[in-house]
Amino acid sequence: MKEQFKQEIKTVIEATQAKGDIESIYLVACGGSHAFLQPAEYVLSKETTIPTTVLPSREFITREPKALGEHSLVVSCSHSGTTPETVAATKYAREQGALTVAFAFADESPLEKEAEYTIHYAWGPETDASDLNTGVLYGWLFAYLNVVNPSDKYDRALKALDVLNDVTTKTREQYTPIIAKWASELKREPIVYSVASGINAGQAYSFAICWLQEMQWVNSAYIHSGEYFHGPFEITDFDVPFIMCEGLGKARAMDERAVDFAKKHSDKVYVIDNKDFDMSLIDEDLQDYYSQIVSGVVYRLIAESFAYERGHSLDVRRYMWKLEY
Ligand SMILES: O=P(O)(O)OC[C@H]1O[C@](O)(CO)[C@@H](O)[C@@H]1O
Repeated sequence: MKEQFKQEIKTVIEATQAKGDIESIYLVACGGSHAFLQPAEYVLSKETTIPTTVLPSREFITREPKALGEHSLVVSCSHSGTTPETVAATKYAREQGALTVAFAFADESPLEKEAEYTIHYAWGPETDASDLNTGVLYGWLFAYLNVVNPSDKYDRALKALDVLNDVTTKTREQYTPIIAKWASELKREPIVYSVASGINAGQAYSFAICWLQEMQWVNSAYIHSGEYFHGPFEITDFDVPFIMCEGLGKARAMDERAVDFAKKHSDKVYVIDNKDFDMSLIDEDLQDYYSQIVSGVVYRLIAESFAYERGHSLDVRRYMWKLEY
C-alpha cells in the first residue's frame, strides 16, 4: 500500500484513540460507495460489540440516530468527494460531535473539507489491489480492530493486503473466459437478478443498482439469499436469469439453499461460487472477509463483458451529472 494511504490511516487511528470510547459507528455513503462500506459493517459487527449501522447518506440525516454524538465514529465515502448527500451527512455528523472520517478518491473535495480526516485511495486498471478502495478500507478496518481488541488475527489480515493483488489478478485471468460466455448468453435479457448474502451482499447490491441499472440500463434487483424465499422466489421461472453468489462464511448455507431452489426452476442460473477462488495465499480464517473483494473482481468482469456484448459503454448516463435531482 502506498505510504500516503498508510500515513492517513495511522493519523485516523491516532485520532480515534485520542477520542476515547467509541460507542457507535455509522457508515454512510450513496450508491456504489454505500455498497463499498457494507462489508465493513459485516466485519465490525462480527468482531466488536460496538453497534454499527450502514446507511444511505440522506437517510442518515433524516433518521437523526439518537446514539449519534461525541462517542460516535462516522465513516463516509464518496469516490468523487462531491455527492451532496454524503457531504451533508458528514457535516451533520461533525456538528453532532462525532469523529468524522471520509474515504475518497478525489483530492481536496467538498467531502474532504467537511470531514475531520480523509483517507484517500487510488483508482484505475493498473492500480495494485491494496491501493484500491477496498484494499485501503481493509487497511483502516483491521488497523482499527487491532486497537479495539489487539490480536494476531488483525496483524495477519493486514499482511494479507500484500498478496491481494496476486489473488485478484489470478481471479481475473481465471474468470475472463467464463464471464465472456455468461455475458454473451445474457446480453439480450431484459432483466437479470442479483442474489447474495453475508459479506457479498454489498457487491451483489452494487452489481444490480450500479453496474446493471445505472451503467447498462438493464432492469435488475438485488435479492438477499435468505429473503429470496420470502417473496422473490415467486418470480422464478425457466427463463428468468439469476446471477447468484455463494460465499465462504456461515452465510454460505443460506446462499446454497437459494441456488439449489433457483436451479430447479430456472435454466438461467449463473453462480459465482467463492469456493472456486484460489485464496490459498490468504489464511483460512480470513478468507470469508477477503472473498468479497475477489467476488467484486468477477462482478466487474461481468459488467465489462456486458458493456462489450451490448455495445453500451459503462460511462454513458442519461441523468447522472446531467440533471438536477
Ligand atoms: O461515490 P460518489 O462519488 O459519492 O458517487 C456516488 C455515485 O456513484 C455511483 O456509486 C456510481 O456511479 C452511483 O451509484 C452514485 O450515485
